Amino acid sequence: MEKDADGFYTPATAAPVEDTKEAKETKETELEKVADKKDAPADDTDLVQSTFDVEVTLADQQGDPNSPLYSVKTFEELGLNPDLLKGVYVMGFSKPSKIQERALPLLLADPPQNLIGQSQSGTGKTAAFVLTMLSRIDFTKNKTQALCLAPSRELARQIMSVVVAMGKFTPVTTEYAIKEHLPKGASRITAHIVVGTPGTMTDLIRRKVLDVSEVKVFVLDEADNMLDSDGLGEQTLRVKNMLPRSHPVQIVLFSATFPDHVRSFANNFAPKANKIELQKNEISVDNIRQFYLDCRSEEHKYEVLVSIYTVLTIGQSIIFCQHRHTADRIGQRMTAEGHKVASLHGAKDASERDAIIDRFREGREKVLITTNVIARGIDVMQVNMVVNYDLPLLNERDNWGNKEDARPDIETYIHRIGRTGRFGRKGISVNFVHNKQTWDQMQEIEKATGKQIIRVETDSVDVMEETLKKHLK
Ligand SMILES: Nc1ncnc2c1ncn2[C@@H]1O[C@H](COP(=O)(O)OP(=O)(O)OP(=O)(O)O)[C@@H](O)[C@H]1O
Repeated sequence: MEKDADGFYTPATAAPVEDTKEAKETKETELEKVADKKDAPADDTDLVQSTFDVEVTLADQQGDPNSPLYSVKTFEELGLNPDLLKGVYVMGFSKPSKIQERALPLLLADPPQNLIGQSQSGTGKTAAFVLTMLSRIDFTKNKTQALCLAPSRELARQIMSVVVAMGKFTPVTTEYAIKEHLPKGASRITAHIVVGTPGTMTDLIRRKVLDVSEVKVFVLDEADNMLDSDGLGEQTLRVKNMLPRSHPVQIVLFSATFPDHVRSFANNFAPKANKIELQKNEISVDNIRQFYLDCRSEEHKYEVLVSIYTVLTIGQSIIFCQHRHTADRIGQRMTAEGHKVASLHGAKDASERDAIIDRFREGREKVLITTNVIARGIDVMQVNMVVNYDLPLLNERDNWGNKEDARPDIETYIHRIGRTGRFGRKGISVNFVHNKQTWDQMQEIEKATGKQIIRVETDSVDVMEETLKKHLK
């Protein structure tokens, strides 16, 4: 198995499964998390502790038929093999979520069928596709049988940690297809499951390091992004075109969003797929409260951000900027002024990126300043606040190639705010607006998502802090 998977479900410290009592297992897993964090600095204790409280509300939500976490079934009833059931319980999952309950029977049916699945951020899509991959592997063969693509190395590493944790009681072997991971000159991958990003995956298949002749399952996480021609569409299609034609390959697409312009492409990519889709008005979860801070200028945005630093560190927070240089600039400035923050974006070295996101997962960094690189999929339970320092924008260009007044990128907004409020937890998102253009953009986001964005006064730091804090607890 991979050694450098993030390790936040470290198999070595997992408690044995003795019975299936929900309460016991939930507690066991929380204890694992505590055990995993034993080396963390003392100020992390609150973060770990708070997950105990949250589990209580979780049980309530899983019993509410209107919640995306609700299910009438148990994992036993979903047709998983006993080794995978053990993996699921060791992770502390006592009941499936709605998407898991609905998707798993379709995904595990024989003969295999394609699936396009949509469900709000943080509702458990990863487990649905990871269990599918693990269920379809023939462990007697040392051949790659499942591929999974994600838009960033951070997300690929996170998915791998779920594969490793859920497959703990199976002999599964895994390998990454991400930049600067394989030792130079590595000539052959035979791991059952390969998780990575599309460019590196294409490269490994082309160079025949990765033999895909026995691949049976092909998963795209964040599928709308992976298929979008403005995004990673071309590279993803290349991978698909290299898959075997001698036997059917089950294609599984998941995302919280499927905007109209990628829908027909998704249907062609995964022909005759079963579909699980939400109503448009259910697209974001209700447990994330949204706010905006009315700033006077770019400089005022920075001052306001600094003035709410205490709120940013109550739990953990992610601050999204439109550009890498903004993330660097505000990161450096805040650090110089004595605040502890980390910044992460695509221009940093692979090893530095890994180290930063790992520190953030461990709670050693509480404030992460970043770009859209981690807008999707990243799952850090203690993140209770997302700041849109810059609103997400579509990079629209006019016929002459000049940038026009950019329109808001609604899908990215939904994914960004979904970094908080994971699996029913409480979270807040805060948008910074500073002129007519950003105000209009925010109005468009409010209209498109159908959820109110509440104004917070910026004249008084006390009022700002009090308002935000009230919704964090
Ligand atoms: N049945 C379950 N019971 C308890 N916790 C669960 C269950 N399923 C998933 N989780 C937890 O919920 C969190 C969110 O799950 P996951 O990351 O799969 O969400 P997602 O739907 O893929 O979100 P996104 O759209 O942001 O990628 C994870 O921490 C995961 O461990």
